[in-house]
Amino acid sequence: MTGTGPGTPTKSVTLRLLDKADKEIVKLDRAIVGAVYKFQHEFRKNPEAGGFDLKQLKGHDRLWSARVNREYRALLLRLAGDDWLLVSVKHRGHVHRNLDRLTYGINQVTGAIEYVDLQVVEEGVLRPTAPTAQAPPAEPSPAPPSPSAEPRPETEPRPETAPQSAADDEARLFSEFTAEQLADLGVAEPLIPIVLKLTTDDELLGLAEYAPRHTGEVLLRLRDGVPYDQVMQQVTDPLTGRRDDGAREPVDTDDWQTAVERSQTVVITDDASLQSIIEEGDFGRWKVFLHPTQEKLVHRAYSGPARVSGGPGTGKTIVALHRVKHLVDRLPPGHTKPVLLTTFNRNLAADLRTRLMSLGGPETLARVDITHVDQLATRVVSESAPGSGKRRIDDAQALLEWRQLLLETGENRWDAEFLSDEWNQVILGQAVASRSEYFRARRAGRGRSVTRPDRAEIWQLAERFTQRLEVSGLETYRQVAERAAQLEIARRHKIEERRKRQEENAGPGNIHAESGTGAWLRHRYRHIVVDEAQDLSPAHWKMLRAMAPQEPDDLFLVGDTHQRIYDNQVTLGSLGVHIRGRSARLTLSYRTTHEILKSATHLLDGTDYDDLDGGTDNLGGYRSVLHGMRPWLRGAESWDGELDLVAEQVRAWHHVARESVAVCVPTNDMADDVVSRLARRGIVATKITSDGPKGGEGVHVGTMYRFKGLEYRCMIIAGVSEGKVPRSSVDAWESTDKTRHQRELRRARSLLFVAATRARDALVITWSGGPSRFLRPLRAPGANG
Ligand SMILES: Nc1ncnc2c1ncn2[C@@H]1O[C@H](COP(=O)(O)OP(=O)(O)OP(=O)(O)O)[C@@H](O)[C@H]1O
Repeated sequence: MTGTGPGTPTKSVTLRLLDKADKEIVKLDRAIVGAVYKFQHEFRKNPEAGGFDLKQLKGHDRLWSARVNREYRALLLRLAGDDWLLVSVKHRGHVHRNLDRLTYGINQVTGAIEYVDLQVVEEGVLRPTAPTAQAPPAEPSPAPPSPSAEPRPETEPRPETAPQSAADDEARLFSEFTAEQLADLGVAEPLIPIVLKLTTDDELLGLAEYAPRHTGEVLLRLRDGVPYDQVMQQVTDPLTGRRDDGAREPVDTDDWQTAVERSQTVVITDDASLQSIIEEGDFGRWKVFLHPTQEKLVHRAYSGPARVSGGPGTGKTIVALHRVKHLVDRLPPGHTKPVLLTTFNRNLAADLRTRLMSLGGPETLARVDITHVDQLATRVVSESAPGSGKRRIDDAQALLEWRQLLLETGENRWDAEFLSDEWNQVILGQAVASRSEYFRARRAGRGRSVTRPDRAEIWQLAERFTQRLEVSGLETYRQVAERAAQLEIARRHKIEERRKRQEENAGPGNIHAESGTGAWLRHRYRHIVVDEAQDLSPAHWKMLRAMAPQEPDDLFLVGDTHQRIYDNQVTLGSLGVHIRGRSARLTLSYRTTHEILKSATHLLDGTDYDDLDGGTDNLGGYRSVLHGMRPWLRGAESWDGELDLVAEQVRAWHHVARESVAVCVPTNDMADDVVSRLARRGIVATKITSDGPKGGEGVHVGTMYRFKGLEYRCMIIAGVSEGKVPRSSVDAWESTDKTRHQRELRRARSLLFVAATRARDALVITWSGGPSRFLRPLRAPGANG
């Protein structure tokens, strides 16, 4: 030991925290949690201080106990000299009893440091944790089909030995796997005998709560009926290195130093990170414990633009935030903001700011420009032409302007939706500036075909439309984005020219290096990180691409095309954003329970989705380790009756903080109805506006669009009736424009999918009259199992 005696500070002491240790700590009494916080602060200063009474546990070469207060002791693994790992905090009466139950080591497959208190796990198995939200007023639902009852694919290995009797076998959840097979998946070895004895899902959930995270993930996946090979491929392989010949990198189970460096389940504690865990519980964990797959994406060096996709709740935003912090930590000192963090709309940008502040503090925030993408475009345009004084309008308002124009001109060959789309996607989308350019413009994927004379008519209407906006002092956000893109592209050209000139002038023997002119001209940002990438338009991408130099780590995008709710289909490659070879996918949901995920995925009903780059994406491997109640589906005779159902359900969730409960509906009027019905029942509710929840108090109520990026413990999606979801007008496209019809249906599905995946613990879906056709797959017998 390097210490010099009580009270004397030792050389740098590292105190780390093992993932899951916090789970035990936060369950202790608040006063003890406070004492742990103080303990770690003091311990880092000097572990040798007399008050800690640091003692090695009998029979354990690395395990030590230290005094937290009179009653409690911290258990610490000594990794090396003054490198300590906090693994548990226990009542002193429980520390020294039955010491054999404490096991620790380096997992021979994953290389992670693992600590298991067999007694805690066994108690967890006997007293499983209950789902956090109360069940909705019960409608009997069929028992979940046992995954093991389903036939398994051929590829799955069969157990080599059949333990126990046939009757026992049937009852045991993992009877078809051998201990070797489980160990090969990286299941913590000391737990395998217990795992092989588990007979109920509740026992399994109890075990998963305290077992090393990877063990829980593997077991729940197997229990879901995922074939062995797939679990190996999706859950274990990403954590193990592979040599060129395909064999696994061997793990040296005695090399603790390497294990510490490799192990993402171990973090260095500082006051801030421990405090965020202690004070925010599970809500604060994301700041401290990244999943190994998340961690890799955050810290990887990319040779160009990179993209992370993944289903809802898989931590894409968390990865984006950590990535921003990682990039900032690597910046040379300065006062500028070379990192841009952007997203689709204002309230999402506000949320990113709050979360980044909480992750990185003011020092990180000081180097990052956080703004939503239309605001950024507006800024660029205003810089180039200050004081234009135009009012900006969105797609919905632009559509109203088109309707008005058609009404005034008496034009009825084209409908407003078609013209608005043509203007957005083709004319603005391809920066078409003249009639002749429009004659040559590509219209692939636009569905309805148009002849040359049609194009002449449309162009004329488009010109009248722009004049109309001009005269009314209006400008659409799409126009602004397109103009901003052109301005930024022009700026990039100037930067490139200047650089070329400088290089020529700086040639050997040339002393006339350029000075002064245009020295102000630089790329706006060095790094750009984009959240909700699926909803950005081609113009946004062109603008962003031009804003950063084409260098390593320039663009980092996260998004999920299954959640696209604005009509912005893009092929990034064609816009100069080349992500090929730098794409990754997250598959583990931290937000939603397995049961809700399954239903939400059914809502998409096998529809195809793109990968932002001309290929396809899917939710293969998308999973959750959280379990809870199945979503509850319920119909009423009328909207009035449905409002009663909603109020009843909200009341039944009285034990959940009101702000953690939300009601989502298809239209604004319906949102108003819900707010007033809840008010009549004495329940405070607040509407979510474009700036987020107004006032923030009470149950949050809003239209589906407003729920993007949010999350709640309990959610009701009301009004999921045929005619409302999708809107009945959508089917009008079926006969006139099939492509458009498909697009609209896909968008409506995505909207419902986004809403359903905001729920963390409980989801209720209601309708009146007939249920939406999108609910069909959920209502099929056994669909939610
Ligand atoms: N490593 C982690 N540890 C603990 N919690 C996590 C972790 N990663 C994500 N979470 C939690 O999961 C939830 C979802 O994360 P996040 O919002 O980043 O997901 P997302 O993929 O961006 O979701 P969506 O696409 O639905 O907006 C959040 O509550 C977040 O705190």
